[in-house]
Amino acid sequence: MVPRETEPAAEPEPAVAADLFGDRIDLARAFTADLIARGEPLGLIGPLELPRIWTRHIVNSVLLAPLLVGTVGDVGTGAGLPGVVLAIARPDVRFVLIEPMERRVAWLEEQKALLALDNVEVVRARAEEAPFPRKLDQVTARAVGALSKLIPLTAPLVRPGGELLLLKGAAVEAEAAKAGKAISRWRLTDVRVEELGTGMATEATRVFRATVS
Ligand SMILES: C[S@@+](CC[C@H](N)C(=O)[O-])C[C@H]1O[C@@H](n2cnc3c(N)ncnc32)[C@H](O)[C@@H]1O
Repeated sequence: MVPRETEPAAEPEPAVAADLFGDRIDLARAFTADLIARGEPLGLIGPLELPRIWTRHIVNSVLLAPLLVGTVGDVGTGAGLPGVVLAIARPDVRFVLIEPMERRVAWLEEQKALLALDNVEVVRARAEEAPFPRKLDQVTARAVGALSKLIPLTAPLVRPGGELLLLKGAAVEAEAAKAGKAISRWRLTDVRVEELGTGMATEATRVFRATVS
């Protein structure tokens, strides 16, 4: 019989998490513990993510929190990244989590109830069909696709003068260079890449930020 491989251990909470979540840290801990316990069997995260669950996923997501205002859509929330994490950190902001997969929607609804996130609405839809054309103040997304595909999915949901805040990896500049057509088609202005988390005791992350006219 092939021996069953043991699960890699989950990353312990880094000190920076309490600074970033403030008095909402207990909710962040509860969400992360549930994601560690059930995320893999539910197909939300792979086992290799456990050793970097805080740094790569929870802290990476919450770094966007200071940039948010009004009503924010998160396209392709999946396990709750960044949408649930941001809704924990910013109870003063409304979130619409847009996710097409039934099992993921059930997980998000469960987390909304368990964490008493009154500022969250979960919508089962693809972004292309989401019922908020040009309505949202800002739209976020993480790990949903390259910018050339992601801009046409997200920009139509943003009100004139609102913003795209797309969490991206190290290849963001190359992706942006290939997304010129989408950037002009959707009349994005103030297009820039910002680094978040520099000078903090965590990995910095990058956000593609632009205003939709
Ligand atoms: C790789 S997962 C990333 C999930 C999460 N954002 C994260 O960072 O872990 C991509 C997610 O986008 C969702 N998705 C794919 N196409 C979509 C679309 N057109 N509209 C909305 N969500 C979509 C998938 O169902 C999936 O949950």
